[in-house]
Amino acid sequence: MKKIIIAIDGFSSCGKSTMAKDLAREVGYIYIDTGAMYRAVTLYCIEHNLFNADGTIREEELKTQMQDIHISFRLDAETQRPVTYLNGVDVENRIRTMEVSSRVSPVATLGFVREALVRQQQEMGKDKGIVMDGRDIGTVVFPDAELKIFVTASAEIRARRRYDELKAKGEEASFEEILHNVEERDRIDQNREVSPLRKADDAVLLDNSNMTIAEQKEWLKRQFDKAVHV
Ligand SMILES: Nc1ncnc2c1ncn2[C@@H]1O[C@H](COP(=O)(O)OP(=O)(O)O)[C@@H](O)[C@H]1O
Ligand SMILES: Nc1ccn([C@@H]2O[C@H](COP(=O)(O)OP(=O)(O)O)[C@@H](O)[C@H]2O)c(=O)n1
Repeated sequence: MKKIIIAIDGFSSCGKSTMAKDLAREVGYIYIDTGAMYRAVTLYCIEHNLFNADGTIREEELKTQMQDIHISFRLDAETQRPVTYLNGVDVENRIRTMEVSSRVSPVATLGFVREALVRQQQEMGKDKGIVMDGRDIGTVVFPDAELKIFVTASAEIRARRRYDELKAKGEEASFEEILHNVEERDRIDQNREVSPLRKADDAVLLDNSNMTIAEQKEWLKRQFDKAVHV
């Protein structure tokens, strides 16, 4: 069967990576979480004092240090889930904290950061057989992807899902703080100059506000089957 590229974009915390990971596992494709890459750069900035006290980024310093930032993914042998590595260190849990969530979207507005990460993402998908999720996959990274999905759900539902996830991990965060973060990231992501978040004209829209994880998984598998059989 021919191998294709599947681009899954959409708003924050709506279930993109959940459905992308499930599909990749089921059909034997590589899964790449591009949000994890922007989060890893953000963690690097936090750990290397590249944020000023007012939250702005020391752009020139980050620019010269981009060549020292190496991001990779390895499958966890036990869970078979991908784990994000930053310069050889497992940062999977640290990139999911509220601190990183609250700083990542400004980092993702920087053209030189996007250029470096998009180049790596295109390289990762050059042999196809890949499911990639993010904000600009169907519009910029792989504009010729054979299957493009754009996912959304109401902001309250997305914040509730993220709240439940963080609570299960034992991280303290209020629902209001998470809702604010989700809305703020959507605002920055949609309004940035470079590669703003938008639905590609040829993407299939999925509002999963009232869908279970199992239902959206089946829906995506049907889209995949259709795309590979044309
Ligand atoms: N349809 C759904 N119903 C309820 N919870 C969901 C659904 N899809 C995903 N989730 C949960 O919502 C949270 C955010 O999902 P995730 O896949 O990380 O979103 P994204 O990649 O879009 O940020 C996770 O805890 C996930 O388990
Ligand atoms: N392809 C991408 C992926 C993420 N991002 C940025 O990275 C942030 C974190 O992405 P993410 O996918 O981990 O976000 P969640 O929806 O999982 O919380 C987003 O809010 C965007 O600012 C981006 O600009 N382009």
